[in-house]
Amino acid sequence: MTTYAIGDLQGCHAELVALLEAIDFNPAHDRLWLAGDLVNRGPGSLECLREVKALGAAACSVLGNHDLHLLAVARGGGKLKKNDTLLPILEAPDREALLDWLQALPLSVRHGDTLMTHAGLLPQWTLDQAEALGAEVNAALTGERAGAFLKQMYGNQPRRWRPELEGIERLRMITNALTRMRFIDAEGRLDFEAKEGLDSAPKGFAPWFQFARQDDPYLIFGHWAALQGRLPKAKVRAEALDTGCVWGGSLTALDLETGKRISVPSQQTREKS
Ligand SMILES: Nc1ncnc2c1ncn2[C@@H]1O[C@H](COP(=O)(O)OP(=O)(O)OP(=O)(O)OP(=O)(O)OC[C@H]2O[C@@H](n3cnc4c(N)ncnc43)[C@H](O)[C@@H]2O)[C@@H](O)[C@H]1O
Repeated sequence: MTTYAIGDLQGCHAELVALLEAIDFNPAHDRLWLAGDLVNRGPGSLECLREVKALGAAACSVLGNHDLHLLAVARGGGKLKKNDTLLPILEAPDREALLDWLQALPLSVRHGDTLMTHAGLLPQWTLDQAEALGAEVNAALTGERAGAFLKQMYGNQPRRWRPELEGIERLRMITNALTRMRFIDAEGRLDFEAKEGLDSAPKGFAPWFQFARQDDPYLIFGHWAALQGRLPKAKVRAEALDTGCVWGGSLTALDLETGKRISVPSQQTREKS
């Protein structure tokens, strides 16, 4: 059995099919970890959702910010944005089953000291904390008041984690840290403006993986295409798996046992913004 972790699909279905072929993926024996953002910007978001859902127990995925955006549009009164490619999902006959499945996905997947989240791990959080906090958001998404949570989920406040946070502020902070984080300051304050390469860091901020931790986990994440799979000056053991397929880069699978990476080229012609 081989376990592969794959970065952001963002609707790149043809590339997913090609990658599964390239790694000779067999759902009877092998396992897939998907780092979230299954949907949006690319042309095959509906097909990606159907494909991953159909893999059943052979695949586990975490929620990314674009997946949450889809849920907010479908079930929280959110509005589609200009570059969204989510309409085929919203109009699909199997939309409710796909959305139910998506909404129940966790914000982290863990095996021993290996943790996968969409955006990474705040230096202030242990693995146990990140799992427990992610489970709070999962409970909000699967509970009776999920629609109310999705309506209030958007926003950039609060920017810094405090254990005493409560209610929607707490849930929004956890959601943002696990699905939107890139640059942070020494106190763990999140920046939401910069999303290009490392030279776009705001003054006083650095990538979350350049801050030292007390423990030594192995972190798998996606979200940050401009890293191109690299982690300069990292002070943590981590794997950046969003290799920008939707931006014309590649889709990458990491063999979690050997550390070997296998990539297929993007079939998208999208311009970088
Ligand atoms: N709680 C919450 N509060 C608020 N909003 C929430 C929310 N939860 C969900 N959302 C939602 O999140 C959604 C996404 O927010 P956005 O801000 O639109 O998306 P993002 O994930 O931050 O950026 P993007 O998808 O462009 O990232 P990527 O790294 O691929 O690309 C980034 C840039 O990198 C560039 N890039 C890609 N490859 C590159 C390369 N090789 N080299 C250099 N640059 C590259 C691209 O040109 C691009 O400009 C929104 O729709 C929002 O509604």
